[in-house]
Amino acid sequence: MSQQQWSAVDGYFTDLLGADDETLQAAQRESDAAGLPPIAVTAHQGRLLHLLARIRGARRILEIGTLGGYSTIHLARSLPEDGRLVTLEYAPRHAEVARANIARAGLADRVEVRVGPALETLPVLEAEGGGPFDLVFIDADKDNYPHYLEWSLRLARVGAVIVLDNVVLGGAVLDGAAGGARAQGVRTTLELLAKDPRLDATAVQTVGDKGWDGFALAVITG
Ligand SMILES: C[S@@+](CC[C@H](N)C(=O)[O-])C[C@H]1O[C@@H](n2cnc3c(N)ncnc32)[C@H](O)[C@@H]1O
Ligand SMILES: [Mg+2]
Repeated sequence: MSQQQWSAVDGYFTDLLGADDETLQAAQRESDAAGLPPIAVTAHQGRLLHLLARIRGARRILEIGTLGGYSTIHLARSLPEDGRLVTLEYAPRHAEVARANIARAGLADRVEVRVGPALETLPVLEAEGGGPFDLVFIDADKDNYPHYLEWSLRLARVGAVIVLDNVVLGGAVLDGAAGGARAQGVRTTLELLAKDPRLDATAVQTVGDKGWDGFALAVITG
């Protein structure tokens, strides 16, 4: 299969199943116009996150890595009116674009964008009693994924779902140390998922508009 075919099938699914809409497309357009990198989840991956949150009945969601808020909108749309999503973003400019997109999507009342390195904002969130979360979506700097997994275990409840994006990295996950810090961060995280008795996990490869990648999915069992 070629990239062209993967994208064509994604397009077919989008047309048929309506994975995104004008609001989500506008969020993507505004992010592009602001010069943000094109590294958001695809429409179908966003829809998958939305469905996972709905299946879980999530009332509190934590996202690490906001960018322009595209995945945030997919996730926040799953929340009940009194639900809450906290999303952590390092870059002030990204957070500014995300806040505008989230407000345009009518979700500002239930979404909070926190600016700063996540390893600094996560302890603050804990100190404030920000959890427990029902779903955590990890999609920021890959070298810190092992820390983000540990923080997820601290802040999420038993039964919570953890989704980690980009665990294939175009195959670089197989390269070990040669794959660089990002691949190494993902490998360490996958090893933690495998050996932690509190977690039941799997990883799934994906192809589509964003090429060859994949996500890991875990549930906290105890
Ligand atoms: C892949 S993008 C997130 C995409 C978004 N989840 C989506 O699918 O629409 C990763 C984001 O994480 C942010 N980031 C990188 N390092 C970070 C850190 N240490 N703390 C918080 N955010 C970070 C980047 O600035 C970037 O906006
Ligand atoms: Mg990603």
